[in-house]
Amino acid sequence: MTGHAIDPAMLAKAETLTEALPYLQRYAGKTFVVKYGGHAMGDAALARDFAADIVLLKAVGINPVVVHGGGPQIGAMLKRVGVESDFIDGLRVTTKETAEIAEMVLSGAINKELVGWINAAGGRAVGISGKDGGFVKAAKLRRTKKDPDSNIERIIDLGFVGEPETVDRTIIDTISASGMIPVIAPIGVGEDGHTYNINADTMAGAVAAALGAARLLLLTDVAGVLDKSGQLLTDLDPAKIAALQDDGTISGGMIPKLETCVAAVQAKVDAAVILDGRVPHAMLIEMFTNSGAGTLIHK
Ligand SMILES: Nc1ncnc2c1ncn2[C@@H]1O[C@H](COP(=O)(O)OP(=O)(O)O)[C@@H](O)[C@H]1O
Ligand SMILES: CC(=O)N[C@@H](CCC(=O)OP(=O)(O)O)C(=O)O
Repeated sequence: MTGHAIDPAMLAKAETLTEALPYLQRYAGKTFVVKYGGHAMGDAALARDFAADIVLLKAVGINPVVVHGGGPQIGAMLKRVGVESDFIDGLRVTTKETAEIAEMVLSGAINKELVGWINAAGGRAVGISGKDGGFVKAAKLRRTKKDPDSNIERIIDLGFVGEPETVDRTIIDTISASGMIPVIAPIGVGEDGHTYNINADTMAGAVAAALGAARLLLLTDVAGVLDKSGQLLTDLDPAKIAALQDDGTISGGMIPKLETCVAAVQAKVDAAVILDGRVPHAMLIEMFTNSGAGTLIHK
């Protein structure tokens, strides 16, 4: 007896699904915190793919929690209203006025746009910031930096830049348990009543730690962490990351990103991955195929 001729393209599709099976089984019921960076958000087709991937995760029994950035979009709005802003080691120096604009762009425009994309893809997204239900209590970020000439640690004042001090998971659990997808803007409120601008990677790491997430996925605009010659580093641990920081291989936005990954894996998060958000369906390739993508960070 001879078998039917099978279209190789159809067979490849079926093989992709069977390749995904062990991953689907491993991840069912687990929480994945996905940070969608402002740079990766620029392209509408990519945003649509991202939203569809998030809905797919929810549909196969994974619990996705989205945290978004919006640095370039805040920058564009500040420019429009004629407000200057600087970055120190990847963090925006934030005056009271900058914090107001950051909140407007993050909690208003971007959060609702992403909620809209996910809902259009068939999901039910609920947009919140750290202020909703008071779920993120922020504190002013205390940062010091060694002066290379004198070797003295100096205090860096970033203004209203916050770090999550406590994350109450109740509101996230309530949204997730009712079949909806939380979409979180990185804004928090302090005991002092001030609004704090929180780096989105830092926020995602704090949320992932509070939830004991299986994975923290950070989607950005590079292939992953690159070495000095531009080659992708596929596997890092805290010791290797400290060395990359000391020899200046990582700079700018990659600094808070990797600090977040280290803090997350040292908390209860199994692993963190830095992924190229410019690649369509990067998340699915990383999670459900044998190839993986980007840089994996583990303990
Ligand atoms: N070693 C490195 N490997 C990759 N990217 C790096 C490295 N060092 C610095 N970067 C910078 O970090 C950027 C990613 O951080 P960021 O701009 O904050 O992205 P996002 O908006 O996605 O959070 C890259 O575009 C790159 O310019
Ligand atoms: C303190 C700080 O730097 N906050 C960030 C918040 C947005 C962000 O982190 O967005 P991306 O992930 O797109 O970079 C900012 O003001 O740009």
